Order: sequence, then structure tokens, then C-alpha cells
Amino acid sequence: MKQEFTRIAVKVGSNVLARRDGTLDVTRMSALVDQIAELHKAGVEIILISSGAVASGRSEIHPQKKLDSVDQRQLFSAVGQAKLINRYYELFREHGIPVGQVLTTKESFGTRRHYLNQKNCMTVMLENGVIPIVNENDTISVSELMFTDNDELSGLIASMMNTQALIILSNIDGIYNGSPTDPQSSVIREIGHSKDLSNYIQTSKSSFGRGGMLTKTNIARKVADEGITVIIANGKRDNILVDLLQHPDETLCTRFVPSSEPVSSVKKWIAHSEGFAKGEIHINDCATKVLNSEKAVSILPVGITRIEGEFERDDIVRIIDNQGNQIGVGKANCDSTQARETIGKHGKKAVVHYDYLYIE
Ligand SMILES: Nc1ncnc2c1ncn2[C@@H]1O[C@H](COP(=O)(O)OP(=O)(O)O)[C@@H](O)[C@H]1O
Ligand SMILES: N[C@@H](CCC(=O)OP(=O)(O)O)C(=O)O
Repeated sequence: MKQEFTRIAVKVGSNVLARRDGTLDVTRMSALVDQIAELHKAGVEIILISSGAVASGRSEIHPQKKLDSVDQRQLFSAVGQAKLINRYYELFREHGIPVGQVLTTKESFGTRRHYLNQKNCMTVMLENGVIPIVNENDTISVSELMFTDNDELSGLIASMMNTQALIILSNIDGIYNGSPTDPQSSVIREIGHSKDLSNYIQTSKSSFGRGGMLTKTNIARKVADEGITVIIANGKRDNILVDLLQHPDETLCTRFVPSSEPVSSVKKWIAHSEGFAKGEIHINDCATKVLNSEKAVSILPVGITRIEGEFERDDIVRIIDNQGNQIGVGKANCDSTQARETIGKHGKKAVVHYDYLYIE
């Protein structure tokens, strides 16, 4: 059996797992588990990121009084996640494959220590032949502490676990070059580095999804820039996972071409840590130019025009150009007071060192 990848992350959207009425589509789940089991037995390490907790809880519990959206999400996910993982456990057991549950939150990616703890957990699972099944811990992550959706989470996991591919399974064959409902539009098969897709993406979402195609596209681009192949495909199509890996050329999907330049593990973490940024470092045009060149350069005080916000050494900061556009993210080498004291000065140590700087 010919296979390009030996470690992959697979994200399954709510719509793949839920029927129209919101109940769990056990037939679909079972078909996906069969495919994952086939790949696992062929030696592919798989991390499964599965949505569906809220959708499967909603059909189980019928609250007496009207609940607000936070209460609903907490209640449905608490019940639904138990149901979901139980199903997976039973289905994988039929193949003799052990699975483990990893529930996480956005905050768990905020510090390098937490990040490495999670990485270690999933590494030890894979080393012992256990398939990690990951979801956001919806019971405790509320509003600004939430991931945009599980597409964002799957990108973080793929990057953290150094997978060769991230396969995002939704209820659509890929990204269309127009409205998906327009018979004139077709699936874009391959997307290179600098292609702007914003004109194609509608804000519509499938009935149980959270982020829509726009977050999928943004995440896919970022992850592909880190050297990981990203594939968006239809999880409702029979045998889709096995076909994507074994017959990639004949299988309908959108594939984001990965960058060939390797990105260090620390830089990958920084790239996905933007949401935790404590401050902003504004830089002049000259500094922007050298940062965008091929050279490995740090951010020196001489190129800084302004510091916004208060941060400590090792906090995440955004890098902003003279036009106010964010051009990167980095880990501060000093606190904001020290950084302000050196603005514009020559011969001072870097405020963000190159090794801890991710330029977008
Ligand atoms: N250009 C496009 N190509 C494909 N799908 C699109 C496009 N623009 C918007 N969409 C919508 O994005 C939806 C998939 O995103 P989402 O609802 O978040 O799915 P999931 O639950 O699998 O994460 C599709 O069902 C489709 O309605
Ligand atoms: N953690 C949520 C996932 C929500 C979500 O992001 O859904 P989707 O856009 O379908 O991947 C759940 O399990 O219901």
C-alpha cells in the first residue's frame, strides 16, 4: 500500500457526525472509525480532533426552561461529549484499538510549559498505540477563552505534533471557486502560497458548525506555511480518508501546498499564540523591510517606534508595521518598561530575538 504520510491529524466537523435532526449519525461515525482503523493498522499515526459534543448533547437533553447560549453549550457539551467518546470507544474496540480522550482549552496553549505538557501527553499515547481523540473542553471554555472553532484547535494540534498532514473533514467537497450552490462553481483542487481566497468564501456555515469556511481557509494557510499539507474534504463521502491517502490524485478535495522551508517547533508555537499577545511592538519601514527579507534578523530597539501595552519578559507580543498592519508575532526578550527605555537606540540587545519571532 503506497502512502505519503505516516503521521496525520484528522478533524471531523459537527456536520459530518450529526444528522439533520441533530442526533449522532452512528453509521457515519462507524464508517470513519473503520477507515481510521485501516490506516492505523497500516502504520499511520493518527490524532483525531472530533467536534460533535454540543450537537450530540442537544438531542439528548430537553431543558424545561429557556437557557442562554452559554448555559446551553455547557449543558449539551457535558452530556454530549460523554456520549461521543463512549461511541468512539466502543467502535474502536471492535478493531482492538485503544483510544484516549484529550479535552483542552485555548489557555492550555498559552504558556510553553502547558503546550509541552499536552505534546508529551499525545506523544506518549501515540507511542503506546493509543489514538488520541481531542476536543475543546466546552464545559469550561466560554466566550473569549474559546477557540474560534475546532478548525483552529486542529491546526494547533497538527503543528504541535509535527504531523505531515491535517485533513479537515466537513460536509462539502472542498473550497469552491464561487458559491457552493452555484452549478457554475467547482472545487479548487490545489492552493499555492499566496492565493487570496477571500472573494470566494461566503459567510454561510453549515447548520451545526461554528467557524465556517473562512476560519478553515485561514487556518489551512497558516498550517501549510509551517510545512504541513492541509486537505479539506467531504467526510460524508464513503472511504474518503483511505482514498485521500492512497489515491490522492483521483480523490476530490482542496489541498494546500505546504511550504518547503522548515519552521522550528518554538516558532510554530509562537505562530499560533497570537491570541495571547500582551502588547504590541511598532516598527519602522526599514525594520519591516529587513524582517520581510530572507535574512534572519531580530527586532532591535533602533527599528522600534512605539510600544503598546504592558508585558513581561517571555510574554507574546504582536509586531506591527508603520501602516498599523500586524506582520508577525514574537516572544519578548525584556519587559515593556525596558523596551520603552531603549526605543530608537543603537547597540542595544534585541527586544524580540530571531529564534522567537514568527513573521507571517
Ligand atoms: N467557497 C466555499 N466553498 C465551500 N464551502 C463554503 C464556501 N463558502 C462558504 N462555505 C460554507 O462553509 C461550510 C463548511 O464550514 P462549517 O460550517 O464550519 O463546517 P464544519 O462543521 O465541518 O466545521 C460549507 O457547508 C459551506 O456552506
Ligand atoms: N467543541 C464543539 C465543536 C464546535 C465546532 O467547532 O464545530 P465545527 O465547526 O463543526 O468543527 C463540539 O464538540 O460541539
